Amino acid sequence: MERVMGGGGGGALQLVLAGAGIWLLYKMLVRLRPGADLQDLVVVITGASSGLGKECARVFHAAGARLVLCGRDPARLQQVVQELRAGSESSQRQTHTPKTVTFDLADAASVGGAAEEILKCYGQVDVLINNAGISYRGNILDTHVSVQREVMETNYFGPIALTQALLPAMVQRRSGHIVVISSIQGKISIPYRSAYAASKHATQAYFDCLRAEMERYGILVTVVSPGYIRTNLSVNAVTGDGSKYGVLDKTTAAGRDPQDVARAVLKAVRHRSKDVILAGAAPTLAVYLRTLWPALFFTLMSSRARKEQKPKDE
Ligand SMILES: NC(=O)C1=CN([C@@H]2O[C@H](COP(=O)(O)OP(=O)(O)OC[C@H]3O[C@@H](n4cnc5c(N)ncnc54)[C@H](OP(=O)(O)O)[C@@H]3O)[C@@H](O)[C@H]2O)C=CC1
Ligand SMILES: CCCCCCCCCCCCCCCC(=O)OCC(=O)COP(=O)(O)O
Repeated sequence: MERVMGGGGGGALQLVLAGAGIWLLYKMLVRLRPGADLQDLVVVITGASSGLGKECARVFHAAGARLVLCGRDPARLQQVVQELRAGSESSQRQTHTPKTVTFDLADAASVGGAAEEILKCYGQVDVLINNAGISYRGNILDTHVSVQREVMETNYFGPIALTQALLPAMVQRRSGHIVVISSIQGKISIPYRSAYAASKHATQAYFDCLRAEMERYGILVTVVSPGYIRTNLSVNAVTGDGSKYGVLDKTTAAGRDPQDVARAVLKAVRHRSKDVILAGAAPTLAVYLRTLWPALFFTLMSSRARKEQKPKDE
């Protein structure tokens, strides 16, 4: 009896190993696939005036997409358009001069009109990349609730309002792809980032719901969660009293090259990925630790909070 069971166990192990091998082979083949062609697709990018958004504009433009670039400053958007046009000659693809739409995501009243303007550019949207965002630095005790709202308006309510305004046209065509640039902080919360982490957690939750609801219409949803990227995010971050932080943090300066992250976003679109973490080993492990051993994760975060900063009254 024992031998029979032992034999069964060995068989099960072989089955598991074979399964793992097939899965790994499948993953490798998926990676090798060139993925969907982006030539002539209409790609809308928010926050395209700088950082990751600008690099996304570069890689999607080079891939032949018809771009609609969004931001708050028309002059900075035009500057990006000029840079892309200047670089077009070296492209092996047929490229298109990007169009621009200027609006403030934190201004709820302007988002509907902006969506109409975006749709008028090419009559359709194939890919919406919700990239624009701001970060925050501060402890909760010294943070005005108005700042919590401001970050939520820009990072959550603005992008979901834009998404919902563009969705009906996608549903009608039974086609479309919504991408959102969240953050590792959409999956774990670290001290002194309450407003930012909350907005990114809300983002993750909303777009996970959207993915499930849109599948029947053939609309794809990709949530991208990067770790630190070398951009002006920390410089542009807002503090507890609403003033600008204005500092390039060491973590940001040592972050990934935004062009590499933009290439990974393009790959995620081509491969129709659902949820992508683009971070190093420690943040990625931290995401799993938060779920598998929350008590340890919370202890680590409390110790980090004590080391990093103290509220004003201590
Ligand atoms: N840098 C990092 O370490 C990481 C960044 N991310 C995410 O990447 C995304 C891009 O940020 P990143 O490039 O790093 O930072 P940047 O500060 O360089 O870029 C932010 C962009 O968002 C736009 N933006 C900000 N507020 C608004 C608003 N109210 N309305 C419209 N547009 C707005 C800005 O445009 P303008 O000011 O011209 O209007 C700018 O183009 C963000 O969602 C961020 O959370 C995620 C993980 C790590
Ligand atoms: C068993 C081993 C477990 C190892 C886990 C150790 C825990 C390490 C904690 C790591 C925390 C990583 C935080 C990463 C934060 C991040 O990458 O955020 C990306 C951003 O959005 C950056 O925005 P910010 O404004 O904060 O610069």
